[in-house]
Amino acid sequence: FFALQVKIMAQDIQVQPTPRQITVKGENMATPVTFRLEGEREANPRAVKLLKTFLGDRLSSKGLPLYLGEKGDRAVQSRKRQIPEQPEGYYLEINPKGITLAGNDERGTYYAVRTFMQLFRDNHLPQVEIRDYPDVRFRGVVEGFYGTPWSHEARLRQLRFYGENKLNTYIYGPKDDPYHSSPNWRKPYPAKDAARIAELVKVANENEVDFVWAIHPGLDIRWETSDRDSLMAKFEHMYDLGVRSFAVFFDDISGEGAKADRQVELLNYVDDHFVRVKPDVTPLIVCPTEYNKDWARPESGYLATIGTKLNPSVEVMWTGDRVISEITREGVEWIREQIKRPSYIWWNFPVSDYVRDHVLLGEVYGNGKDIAGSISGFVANPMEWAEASKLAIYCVADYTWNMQSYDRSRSWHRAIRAIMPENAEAFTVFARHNSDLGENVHRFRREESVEILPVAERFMKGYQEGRYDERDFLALQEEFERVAEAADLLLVDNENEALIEEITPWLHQFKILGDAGREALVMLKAEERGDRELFLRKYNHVKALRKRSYELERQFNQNPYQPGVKTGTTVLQPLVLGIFTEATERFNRKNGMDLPLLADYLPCKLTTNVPQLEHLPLQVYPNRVHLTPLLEVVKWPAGGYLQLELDDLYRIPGTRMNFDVKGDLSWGVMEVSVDGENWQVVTLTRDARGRLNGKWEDTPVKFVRFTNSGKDEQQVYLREFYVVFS
Ligand SMILES: CNC(=O)C[C@@H]1[C@H](O)[C@H](O)[C@@H](CO)N1CCCc1ccc(F)cc1
Repeated sequence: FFALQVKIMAQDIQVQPTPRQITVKGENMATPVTFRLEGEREANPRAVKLLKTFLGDRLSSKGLPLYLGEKGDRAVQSRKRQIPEQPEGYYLEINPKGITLAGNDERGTYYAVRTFMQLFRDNHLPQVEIRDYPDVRFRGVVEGFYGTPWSHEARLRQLRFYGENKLNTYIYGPKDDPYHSSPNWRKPYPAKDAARIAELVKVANENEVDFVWAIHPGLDIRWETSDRDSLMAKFEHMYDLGVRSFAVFFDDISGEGAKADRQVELLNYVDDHFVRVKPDVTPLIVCPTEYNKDWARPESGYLATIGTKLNPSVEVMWTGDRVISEITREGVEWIREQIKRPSYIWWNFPVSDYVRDHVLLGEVYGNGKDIAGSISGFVANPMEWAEASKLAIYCVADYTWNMQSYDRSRSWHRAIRAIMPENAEAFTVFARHNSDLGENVHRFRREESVEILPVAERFMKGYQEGRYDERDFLALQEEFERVAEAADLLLVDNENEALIEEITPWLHQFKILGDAGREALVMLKAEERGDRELFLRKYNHVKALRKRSYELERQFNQNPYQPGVKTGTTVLQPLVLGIFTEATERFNRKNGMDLPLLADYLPCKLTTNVPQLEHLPLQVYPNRVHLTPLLEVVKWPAGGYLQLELDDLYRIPGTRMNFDVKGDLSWGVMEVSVDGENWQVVTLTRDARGRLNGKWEDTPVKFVRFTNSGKDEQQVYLREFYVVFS
């Protein structure tokens, strides 16, 4: 019985991330009023500071002894053999005779304090022994996305969050910071930015987080000593600001900068003459140009060069089998062979810079629990929404510390309670329906609205067949009510104002979705009862809600890639549209009416023989169709074409393409057609920014296409491509 009781008690001990081994040694004990701290002179000063701040006036020379220190320190000498020898491991013991918080190294001691703080209760302490250490050596976040870099305040909040959750790495590498990438990677930061970086380093140290500063020189680096010296000088500048961890990113580049042997020569030079000569700099990290298996070209010998020629101490990053992918045992073992070392995972989730109208608040799942042996690090690339990214980051902290015990749902629920303790219920409703990405160029998808999906499917099927279960109807009604409530509760929540500020556009959209869902269900019942007046009232209300939703789309989160605000796109939005459409069609038939259905705006079909453009989502507006820009180099083969087919004949007052190509564009031809057979060439003019503008004022057309009529493959950046019609 005692063993069972011990087991039960061990489970209800809540420590984040989940410790490796907890042994309950007896009944809970009354929390001592005061503690006598032993070992503060030798122990990790950050751990001492954290503990003393936490205990405050409960410290006294007469209290229960609390022994703090690292393996070898006098204060924890008696427990030396109990301390795990893994990096960042710690031993924690609480019993009526005293408390021991002993780290295998300085960070381990700090983590022992963090765990102690979570065990601490005002009226009791558990009698436990904990032995704990992390599965993955380097754990954390790489701020490596395209789009608005995080603010300074957001970064400070992130670093404290990492300290609380035992994450030890933050890599600074925002793609759109001009001093991280081109054109100013060679230049020192202006004074104000430099001071901010210095402050981030200080706060990172306090939270036992390595602040890694990354440089992205590949877009315009020249393989000469002048640029090598520029890079060394910049690293020296960052070192003077307190940075002790460095990275070089060679991702998303082509041409000269992408050459493996040149990259390796530079990296080894930096490793030999900077990283390894300075006493306190951690191993260099590189993000290779071939950073995923999909792009690895064995014939290029790129990865082989990295594997055989790059100093073994340099960490090599990897996003998995694809740009955006789940990390598997097979995948990490494959890359380990290629680069002759464990890979340092750069996990492209919850990054949303290729689906910017979505927020990704779902569970963290799909990564193997058996990969720890083949990786040296695991950092998540987050959304530009820093606070909203904490949901996934919290789960990554859980997963990377203790993979075997990771439980995706338990972790996600704890993350929500950690981030929104007061409105956890409302935030859970919101997060459940804002987790999938929708159609996207990487074809990476996530589950969404999992609980309500079977009810929605069963109900719609029943409704269409003329017989649905009233309990399903009521369950959907309840769900839409919860959606509307959650939106309003969160809009006025003030426990995490930075988070609410980030997601407010999505909360407004969510409220509209909840209201539209409830009203569509009322329409359904009104149509069944033949209540014309009520039906028409609700029809108009839903139409108004859809229009408001569309206006929100045009007002918030405008960016050149995926402008707008999408919510519940995978289950709830289609459900509302389905109910509305079916009820309106029945109403039209019974009453000889022709109320328009809310079909989405002009459908436009894209066909292409350019592989990278095949699944390109379109942004369709009432009078324009945009191609989703691509952040990467597009290889446009000779004869490669891209064709748009409109749903009717339209005049084309304007088309614009921006391929970011400095050279000549004579290979490109724009044509229009009425029938897809006979084509007329559109004259293209180039404006000052190198963008191609075409206009076709003549007869209305149905097809527009752009072809590489040259004889060579062209490498372009699809920055902008849209067609205006009227
Ligand atoms: C490890 N480095 C990267 O992951 C680079 C980039 C940025 O970090 C970005 O945040 C992320 C996801 O969009 N990556 C995809 C880059 C674009 C891209 C899109 C389509 C492609 F086919 C190729 C690249």
